[in-house]
Amino acid sequence: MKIRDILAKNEPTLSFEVFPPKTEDKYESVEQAASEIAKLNPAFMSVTYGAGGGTSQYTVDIAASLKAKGVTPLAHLTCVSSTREKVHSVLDQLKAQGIENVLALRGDIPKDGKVEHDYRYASELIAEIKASGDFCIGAACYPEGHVESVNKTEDIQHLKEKVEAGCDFVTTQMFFDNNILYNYLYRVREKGITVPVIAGIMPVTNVAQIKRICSMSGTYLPARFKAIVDRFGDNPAAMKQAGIAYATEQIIDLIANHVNGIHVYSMNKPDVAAQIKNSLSEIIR
Ligand SMILES: NC(=O)C1=CN([C@@H]2O[C@H](COP(=O)(O)OP(=O)(O)OC[C@H]3O[C@@H](n4cnc5c(N)ncnc54)[C@H](O)[C@@H]3O)[C@@H](O)[C@H]2O)C=CC1
Ligand SMILES: Nc1nc(=O)c2c([nH]1)NC[C@@H]1CN(c3ccc(C(=O)N[C@@H](CCC(=O)O)C(=O)O)cc3)CN21
Repeated sequence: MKIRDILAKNEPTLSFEVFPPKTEDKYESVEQAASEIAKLNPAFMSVTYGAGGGTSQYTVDIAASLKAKGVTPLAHLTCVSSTREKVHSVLDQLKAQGIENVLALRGDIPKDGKVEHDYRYASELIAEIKASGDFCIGAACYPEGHVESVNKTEDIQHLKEKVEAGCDFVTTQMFFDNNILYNYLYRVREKGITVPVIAGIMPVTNVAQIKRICSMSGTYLPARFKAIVDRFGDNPAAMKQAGIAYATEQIIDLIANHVNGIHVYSMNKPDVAAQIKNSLSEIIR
């Protein structure tokens, strides 16, 4: 099923993200985690794309196995480290597996700085996917502005280019203060961007993760969140419980404010996904 058709129902939806293994020996355990999460019957599940594209086969394989389990897959595809030939080979594989949804990303610049030069921005990839078949295309957006962009106004202009290139919906970078999303939505709509915006929520379950997220994206941490980390950061079980509760509260507030699409960065953790799902059993059906 195409995600745009799922979102068009305008009802609250819960979806989860998994990341593929980096090496073959981890494939079974990732597939197992993904199928546990699939049992929660999410609206769809996204599968990230390994930096550099060396593990693109795993993205396609995990997405195909989710589809076989009856869950709508969303396969990520990044272009900064890819040649045009590689992109088309992945698109052909997705088509062959009947995978209809692609999250078109530029992708993180690899640590060694090695990039290909066929694509510079996600908008270029979106236009090409659009011309290559009947895909439903998603893209990323940044409520706090993307780390590399000059300011939020320019970042929203670039989002508009992605929508004009043909993307059907966007998912947000994680955020820990819902007011940031509400302000962003106001600005995005004011610029005439009308596609559904799915809120990306990261249940933070350990301190190492917070550091990584902040260095990845410079995400603002509200005082309320910092207090939790200060108090529970050195108690892994308590930190996990508090992180799940924080994410769940964020989701309830979002739905109360009519943000219907909720995407959880569940990081291959079925127990985290299940706790969130169960706490929302009367809120998201
Ligand atoms: N895997 C995921 O779900 C997510 C991944 N990301 C990561 O965030 C990073 C950015 O990816 P995308 O958002 O797809 O990239 P993008 O191509 O939309 O934007 C990348 C940067 O380039 C700027 N930009 C875009 N078009 C431009 C133009 N024509 N001229 C000048 N600057 C321009 C943007 O403002 C931004 O700072 C990647 O590292 C991506 O993997 C972010 C959110 C979600
Ligand atoms: N810049 C950026 N790149 C992404 O790939 C990305 C985002 N932002 N934001 C939205 C989601 C969240 N993603 C994430 C978030 C955290 C990790 C992370 O902490 N990775 C660890 C491994 C964690 C584990 O094994 O449990 C790492 O060391 O790579 C990875 C992807 C993928 N997406």
